[in-house]
Amino acid sequence: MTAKLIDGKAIAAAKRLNMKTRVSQLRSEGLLPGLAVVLVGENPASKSYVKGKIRDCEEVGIHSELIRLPESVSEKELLDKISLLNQRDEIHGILVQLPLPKQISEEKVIQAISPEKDVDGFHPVNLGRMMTNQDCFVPCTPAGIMEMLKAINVSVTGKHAVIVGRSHIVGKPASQLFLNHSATVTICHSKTNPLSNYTKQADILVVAVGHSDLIHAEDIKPGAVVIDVGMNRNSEGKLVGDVAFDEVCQKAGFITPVPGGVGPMTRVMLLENTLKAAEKIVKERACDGE
Ligand SMILES: Nc1nc(=O)c2c([nH]1)NC[C@@H]1CN(c3ccc(C(=O)N[C@@H](CCC(=O)O)C(=O)O)cc3)C=[N+]21
Repeated sequence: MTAKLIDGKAIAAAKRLNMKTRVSQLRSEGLLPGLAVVLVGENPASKSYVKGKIRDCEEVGIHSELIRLPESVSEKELLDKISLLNQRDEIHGILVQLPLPKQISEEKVIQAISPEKDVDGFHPVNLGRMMTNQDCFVPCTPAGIMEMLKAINVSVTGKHAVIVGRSHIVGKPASQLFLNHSATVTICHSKTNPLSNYTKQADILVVAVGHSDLIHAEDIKPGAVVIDVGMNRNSEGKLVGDVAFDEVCQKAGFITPVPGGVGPMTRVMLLENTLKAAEKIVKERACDGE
C-alpha cells in the first residue's frame, strides 16, 4: 500500500480563502481583527516564523502588529508590554513567540496574556477549559491536526490515537483534544519502553518528539493515519520530520509530509483563533444591544 498524502499546505490555503469572507463580514460590522506578535531577540528561526505569521495575516486581511524587543529586555518590560496589549481594543489576539531569553519566565509571560486574547491557547485558563470540554482557544498545532483529519474525512471517535511526546504545546493538548473527540488515547514519552508496542496499536499516530527517524515502517499498524509534527534538520540541512517518511509511506493509510503538513496548519489555526477572538467581541456587542 502507498499512503495518501495529507496536503496541509493546500488545506491551509483553502481555509485562508474562507477566512477572507469572515474578515469582510467582521469589517462590515465595523471591526477589523487585529493580532499582535511579540518577538524578543534575533533568533533566525523565530524571525522567519514570525514573518510567516505576519504574511498570513496580510493575505486574509487581519491587521497585524509586530512588536520587537531586544534580547536583553527585562521580564518586567515584557510584562508591561503585554499589559498594554491586553488593554487595547484593536488587538484581539496576542502571540509571544517562544522560546524567550533565559532572564524571562515563559510561564509568567503566558499567564500575563489575557485568556480572551490568548490565541496560542497556552494560558492555564484555556488549557483548563479544554480539559473540561468548554469553549476555549485550542493550541494551534493540535487544532491544526484535528482540522487535517476533518479535511480527509477521518473520524476520531472510537479510534485508538497514540500520541508520542508530552510537551505543553503539542503532545499534552493534542492528547486532551483527541480525548474530547472520543478517541481512546495513549500518551507515550521518552520513558515509554518499548515505544513500538504502543505505536503499532495506533489507528492514528501523532509524533511530536523532535528526533528524526524515530518511527519506522515496523512501528506502525498497516493503514494507520500518521501525523508527523517533528521538525528536524538532516545532515544535508533539509527539513525532516520524526517519521522515516519513505518507508512509513509504504505502510500507512495517510501520512503528513514535512514540510507542507502540520506546519502550515499550525499557522492557519493562529488566524482561526484570532478570528474567533474578534468574532466573539462582535457577538458580545450584539448581546449588549450596542
Ligand atoms: N508562541 C508561539 N507559538 C507558536 O505557534 C510557535 C512558537 N511560539 N515558537 C515556535 C513554534 C514553531 N512553530 C511553527 C509553525 C509553523 C511552521 C511551518 O509553517 N513550517 C513549514 C516549513 C517552514 C520552513 O521551511 O522552515 C512547514 O512545515 O511546511 C513551523 C514552525 C510555531 N511555533
